[in-house]
Amino acid sequence: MPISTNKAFVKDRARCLMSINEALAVVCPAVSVKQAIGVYLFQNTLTTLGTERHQHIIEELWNQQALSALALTEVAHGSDAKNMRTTATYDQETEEFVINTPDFQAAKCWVGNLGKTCTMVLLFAQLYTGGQCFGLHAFVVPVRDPKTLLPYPGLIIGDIGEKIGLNGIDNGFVMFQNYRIPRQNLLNRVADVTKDGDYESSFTEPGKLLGAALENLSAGRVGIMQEGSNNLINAVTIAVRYAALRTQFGSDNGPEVPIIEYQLHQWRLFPYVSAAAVLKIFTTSLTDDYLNAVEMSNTDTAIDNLREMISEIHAIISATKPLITWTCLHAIQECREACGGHGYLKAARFGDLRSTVDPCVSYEGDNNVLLQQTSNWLLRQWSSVINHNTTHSPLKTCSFLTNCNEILSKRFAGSSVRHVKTVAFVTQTYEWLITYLLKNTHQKQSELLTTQCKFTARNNSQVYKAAPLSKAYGEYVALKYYWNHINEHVEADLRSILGTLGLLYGLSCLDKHLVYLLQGNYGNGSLVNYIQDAILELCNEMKKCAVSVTDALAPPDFVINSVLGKADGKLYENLRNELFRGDTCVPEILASKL
Ligand SMILES: Cc1cc2nc3c(=O)[nH]c(=O)nc-3n(C[C@H](O)[C@H](O)[C@H](O)COP(=O)(O)OP(=O)(O)OC[C@H]3O[C@@H](n4cnc5c(N)ncnc54)[C@H](O)[C@@H]3O)c2cc1C
Repeated sequence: MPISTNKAFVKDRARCLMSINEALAVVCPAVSVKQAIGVYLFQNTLTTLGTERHQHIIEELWNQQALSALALTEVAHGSDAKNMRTTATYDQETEEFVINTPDFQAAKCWVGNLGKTCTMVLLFAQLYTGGQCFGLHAFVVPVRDPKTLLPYPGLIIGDIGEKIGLNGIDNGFVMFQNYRIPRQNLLNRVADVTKDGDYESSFTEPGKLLGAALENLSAGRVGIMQEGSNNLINAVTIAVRYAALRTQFGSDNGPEVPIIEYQLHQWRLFPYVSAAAVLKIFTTSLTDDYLNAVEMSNTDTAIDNLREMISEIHAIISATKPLITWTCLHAIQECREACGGHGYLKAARFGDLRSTVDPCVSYEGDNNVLLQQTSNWLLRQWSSVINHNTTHSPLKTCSFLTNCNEILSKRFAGSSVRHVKTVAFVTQTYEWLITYLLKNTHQKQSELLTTQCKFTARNNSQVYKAAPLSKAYGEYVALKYYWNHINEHVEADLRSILGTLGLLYGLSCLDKHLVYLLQGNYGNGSLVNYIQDAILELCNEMKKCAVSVTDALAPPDFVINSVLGKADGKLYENLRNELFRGDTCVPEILASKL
């Protein structure tokens, strides 16, 4: 296992750890989460926010002498990290930080691994020195004796109890009472406190420091996106295999029809199959860009646009972590229903998948809150376009905005379904939609700002404006990466089916935004008809290859682990074996009465 902290290996190490975590997550999610927060996240944070004086802890983690946890959330504050109330006050006499939890509402909670097992936590607390508060900072805090796993005096630690799922993780809470740690336990790469209690930071604004600290969570979000796209593949594989084998009804005295033949069933499942292909390829490509940015930020030479690139990647992840986790969660429910009653069997796997994916929409950044970070970034790009006719988009995910006037003047001019079944149509329509929603969001906020403060104006321009804007941007970016990948890396004979999948995904997503296309006069009722007809045509085209597509995406049976989704096609034989594995004997007491 690579533990080197050499800067040259940052990208390779991160990729290696991500791959291990990704593989583990589809087989045993709780173990993967335990390892991710117990080792990887901590190591990542120590490498990026800590300095040489913290590197020995990484050795301890890899030598299994320590297990860590990340303690950010408090009972009364989660998304609103700035208002967290745990304090770390510098004591110049002893050269220590004294940690305190003012009351129960400030107890750190939901902390994975803390309930029973971790020996140290990465604690986020408000740093005080010389009577002044310098905002949230990260500290390494030993909490348990590694030999006995008993908590140290000065701590109240507990397990938060049974959860809806992921009970393999011991999520815990902790309260600190004048708990002392050495000054050196502050992660001091960007800010430090000297022996004499002077605060020194390379950031002038405390908000930026918090941003740098929390930016480390991006790795976790990318991990969630990888897990989400894999779980989406698992769900659609089970439902498509089942749909191909399950028959219900038939015309008059004709043979029974496999449910995959029903248009309604195709329309329920195939857009999720296409989402699985698009989002898997997107996540893999984005991970490359993310790791390149991580590597660049770890080199000593100045790199043009690096800060802008990191901001853009943050905006992309803030839109697409919600996109993937919500798509996955909704797909699991649809796939469960698509397998009827048998889908409700535990052995069908949908229950486990659902309870694993469910918290992903809340942790590592609540989805609705993350979307606001994307729209804030897009609004900054809009200001830049208005004032300087430029964008800060090195990855070119919104560089089209510099043509905003031309884009907004465009109207759909097609006259048949054929005209919407093209990559150009989907791309141009998304560019119009994003520009339209961005302009509207900016306008709405400007109007509100005449009577409301910035905070209120932002809050009152989310629904129908900023939130759909971020969602549309996330879908557009995912498709952009997908099509780039197909054009650059895929052999010609595969392009046809991948093209169909991309179009079906794009049009199915646009289907949900039709109201804005009509509202902004981009098209009329005919456009709606063309998009709907195109989706049905593409579903019909996909019918003949849906099983092959899911076979190509699917992991081995032991990973999918579903009685309904085995690759051998022996649905009823497998189901019979599963049912007969249970207690099938008639109890003696009943047998005598039969
Ligand atoms: C299984 C699991 C494991 C976890 N592990 C950890 C861990 O290891 N360490 C850790 O520190 N934390 C952990 N958490 C906590 C997690 O990070 C938080 O739940 C998450 O950050 C959201 O915060 P919250 O629960 O306080 O929700 P809140 O921030 O209170 O949000 C509640 C609701 O209000 C909405 N909302 C909030 N602000 C706004 C706004 N401005 N506008 C509109 N709507 C808004 C949100 O969208 C959300 O729906 C874990 C949580 C779970 C479920």
